[in-house]
Formats: sequence, structure tokens, C-alpha cells
Amino acid sequence: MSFLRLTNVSRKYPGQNLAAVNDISFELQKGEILSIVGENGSGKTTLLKIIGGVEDTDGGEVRLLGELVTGPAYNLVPGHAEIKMLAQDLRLMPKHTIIENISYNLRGYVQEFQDERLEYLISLFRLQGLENKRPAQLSGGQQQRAALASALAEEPALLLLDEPFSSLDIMLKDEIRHKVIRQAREDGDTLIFVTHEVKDALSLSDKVAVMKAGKIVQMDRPQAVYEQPRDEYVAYLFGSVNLLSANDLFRAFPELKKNKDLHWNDKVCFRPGKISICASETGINHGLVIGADYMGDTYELEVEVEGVVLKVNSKKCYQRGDKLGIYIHPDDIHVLEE
Ligand SMILES: Nc1ncnc2c1ncn2[C@@H]1O[C@H](COP(=O)(O)OP(=O)(O)OP(=O)(O)O)[C@@H](O)[C@H]1O
Repeated sequence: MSFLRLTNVSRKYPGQNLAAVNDISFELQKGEILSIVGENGSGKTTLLKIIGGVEDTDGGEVRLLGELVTGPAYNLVPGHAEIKMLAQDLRLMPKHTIIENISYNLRGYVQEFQDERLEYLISLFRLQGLENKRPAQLSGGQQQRAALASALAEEPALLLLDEPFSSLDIMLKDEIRHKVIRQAREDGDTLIFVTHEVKDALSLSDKVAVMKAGKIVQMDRPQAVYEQPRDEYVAYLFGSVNLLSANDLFRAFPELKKNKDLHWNDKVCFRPGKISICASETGINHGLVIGADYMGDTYELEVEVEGVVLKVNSKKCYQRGDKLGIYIHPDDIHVLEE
């Protein structure tokens, strides 16, 4: 039996023409970490809320370990005992201190475990010195750290996080998100998180679900959504990409004609990092640098080859007008399905 199973789940809000979530089905196994990404309004939060039992569906069903998860229309207290959802709007108890907020979620455990877990969470989320303050006395980022600590306290069967790291300082963001996900992984927790940060989706999850207009357009391993996107939308969502017709591909790389059986108007794509640069004299294909953007660790070059402009990653700095040779391995060319 799968841990979580969604079957044909749909939700159309009153007054909306299009469904916010449209006929979604997927399964998740215990211990898997899934991220949900997609443009604004694509239905990510609605999907998460349905899974958490805090939003109703118009059709389809959600099952956790075979048991039906129902929405607020069927429950006096919305939500599911085994599922914890941390929404963008933080839910700390306003009249209680931070330590009381976290402890509340630990009340069912033996004292020794409570003390140990409390100390661990205070330190993990850098809440030392804030333990006895109330939420209103904390900044937005501190409140988010406290809410994360409180959500992680009780180790629910399924943890749902909606943009969990959005208001953290840039300095703490990396540290905390890696710690949270690493901890979830070590504990064997099952976790679904919505994020706008595609880097987080790629680096922290086992699977990525890409949403567009209420549908999941691709759900796959991070490497697959990045390197083998199903369509242009998925390709562009994950950053810089070369997207061109087979015709243009063969103009820039004529040697590929013997390896790749493509129709002239097939759409192909590959990331800028897949192109190798070699000395102009030795390179099979001669390119001219027409632009160079500094990206930190690398430069992203715009290189023109036989009238085709390609994005190319380079460790070395090139100037406009420089000549270089480029090469790509045939296996690194991905043909889009649509
Ligand atoms: N309570 C609501 N009532 C009516 N329409 C809603 C409600 N909540 C969301 N919607 C609409 O449903 C669609 C999906 O919204 P949702 O918040 O799920 O998308 P999202 O992908 O999470 O967006 P974002 O990235 O902006 O947070 C949008 O068109 C939104 O306007």
C-alpha cells in the first residue's frame, strides 16, 4: 500500500472559471521528500491544503495509509491528526511564549524526550534568548523559525510546508533549510514542500512536481525535470536553457546529424553547462562570443555559431568578439515531448 495516494483530485473555487487543482493523481512512499513548484496561481497551495485536509475537493480522494483524508466540510476541526501543515500564514498561539508554543506540540511525549527535543529545536532554529517572548515580540523571520520548530516538534507522519523558508534571512536560510530537510531525511519523515526557489526543489527533494494551471505537468527526479523537461514551461522554470529547433541544432552542430534522428521542427533543449569549450583551432564548431554575464562561480556566455545563438557556461572569462570552439555530446541533447 502506498503511504499517500491522490486519485483524480480536483478543486474549483466558487466564482472561478478554471479549477485551481485539476484531476491530479500521484503516489508517495514513506520517507520520500516531494517539492511542488510552478508559476503563481498554478494551484500549489490549494493542492497542499487538500492533502492536509484543510481544503475540500470537488472530486477525487486523498488517502494516507489507506485512510481517507477529508476536508473541513466533513470535520469539525479541519485537518488530520497524522498530518501537520505549516502554511505561509504562520500559526503560533499568540498568547503563549515561544517555548510554550513548541512544548504544546510535545505534550504527548515522556518528559525526557520533551526536554531533549525542545533543547534540540531551540538550538536548530537559533531561538536561544527568545524562548520566553510572545510571537508578536518577534520579527517575521524569527516567528517563522519558531513556527518551523513547533511544526517539527511532534514528528507527524506527513509534514506539509508551504514556502517554509521564505522570510528567513539569506544568512540563515541555507543553514536552516538544509538542517530541516536533512533532519527529516534522517528521521525517515515524509515531507511535501511548496517552494518558489527552484534550487531548493532540485537539491532538497527526491521528487519534484511541476504545476501549471491546476495540473501536474511533470513529476520526476530532480535530474529528470532539470535535464529532460517535458515541455518549454518546465525547461524555463528551472533556469537558463538552450531551446531550439532540430534545424538550428544541426546548423550549429552539423556533426550531430549522424547521431540524432530528428525531424527538422522537433524542439530540443540542453542546459548551458552541457556545452564544452575548446580552443578555437581545435573546436569542431567555431563560435563568436557576443555577450558574457558574470554569474559568480561561472560566466554565462552568449555564443553565435552559424547564426544560432547559444548560452554556454564557462569558468574562464571571455570578451565580446573572442572566438572559441564548442562541442556537445549527442546524449546531452533532449527532445521535448511537446
Ligand atoms: N480561497 C480562494 N477563493 C477563490 N479562489 C482562490 C482561493 N485560493 C486560491 N484561489 C485561486 O486558485 C488558483 C490557485 O491558487 P493557489 O494559491 O493554490 O496557487 P499557488 O500556485 O499556490 O500560487 P502562489 O505561487 O501565488 O502562492 C488561483 O487562481 C487563485 O486565485
